[in-house]
Parts: sequence; C-alpha cells; structure tokens
Amino acid sequence: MDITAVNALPCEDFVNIFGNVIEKCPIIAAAVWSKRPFDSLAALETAMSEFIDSLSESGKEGILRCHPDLAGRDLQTGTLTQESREEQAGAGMDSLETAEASRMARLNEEYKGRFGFPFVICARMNDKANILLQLSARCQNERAVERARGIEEVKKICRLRLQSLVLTNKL
Ligand SMILES: NC(=O)N[C@H]1NC(=O)NC1=O
Repeated sequence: MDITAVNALPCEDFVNIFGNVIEKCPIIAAAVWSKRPFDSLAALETAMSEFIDSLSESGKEGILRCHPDLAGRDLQTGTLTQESREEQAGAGMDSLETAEASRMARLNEEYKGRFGFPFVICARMNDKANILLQLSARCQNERAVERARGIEEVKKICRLRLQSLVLTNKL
C-alpha cells in the first residue's frame, strides 16, 4: 500500500492498521487521521510525534501507562499485544534466568513507585543486559526527565512498528 492508498483509507481502516504503532493508543491514529494527506510514511510518523508533543504532561504519562512492563505480568499470562510480544522476545525478556527475572520485577516496581508510570524502552534497540542497566540507572532520574525519556522511547518503538508494517507488506 503506498501513501496515496493510506491517505484514501477511511478512519476505521486507518485505525485498524496504525492503531497500535503507539502501544494501546488507537486514539492517536484516530486523531492524526484528520491530518491527511501525508506526503510519506515519515510525515505520518511526524504527525504522530507532534500529536504526542502537544499533550499535557499527564497525557504523556497516560501514554507511558499504556505500555506493559518488560518481562511483566502480561508476558507471563500471554496477554501482550503481538507487537510487544515480538519486541520483548527479541530482547530475551521471555527467557530470563530466575535471578534476572526477580531483579527486573523489583526494579520495575521501584521505578513505578517512584514515577507513577512504567519504565519504557525500545526493546528492539536494546539487549537484556542493557535493558537492566538502563532500568537501574533511570530509576535515579527526576520525574520530568524520565517522562521525556520514556516518550522518546515510545517514538522509537513507533518508528520501528511503522517500518515493520512496511516490511510485512501490510503497507
Ligand atoms: N515497558 C516497555 O518498554 N515496553 C515495551 N518496549 C517495547 O519495545 N515494547 C514494549 O511493549
């Protein structure tokens, strides 16, 4: 599907295709649909990014809160979205040693207790060791720094999910 076809999609079909490029936030696809026509996929990505930037701080935190923990309950119960499951598996989150799993769980809880939103990192750009390192280091940041940092990671995840849609011929 080329960008002309994307621009011709009714809102419902557009949201079906792009609704999860920001995890569990189809409202973002539904909102940027009104910004058509897009010149390119990159322009669509920019529209999503600008929409996120326009949100209040609590809106940005809401986006972060839509993300499942890495190696968390949803992974254990098989309730991750397909995208998240593939990303987490690629970073080895589904095959942690017992000690790594308990360290991850402890740090995830510490992070959420401190900031009120979950730790978000683009799993496809990091391996297991780096994720644990970042999680531990980022627990020390200020809340505003972490909010911005988490949103940067959401945008990286979005870019890679858009690219995957192209690679899997869904676009
Ligand atoms: N918490 C968190 O970072 N979750 C995610 N990261 C990623 O790449 N996919 C996710 O679901």
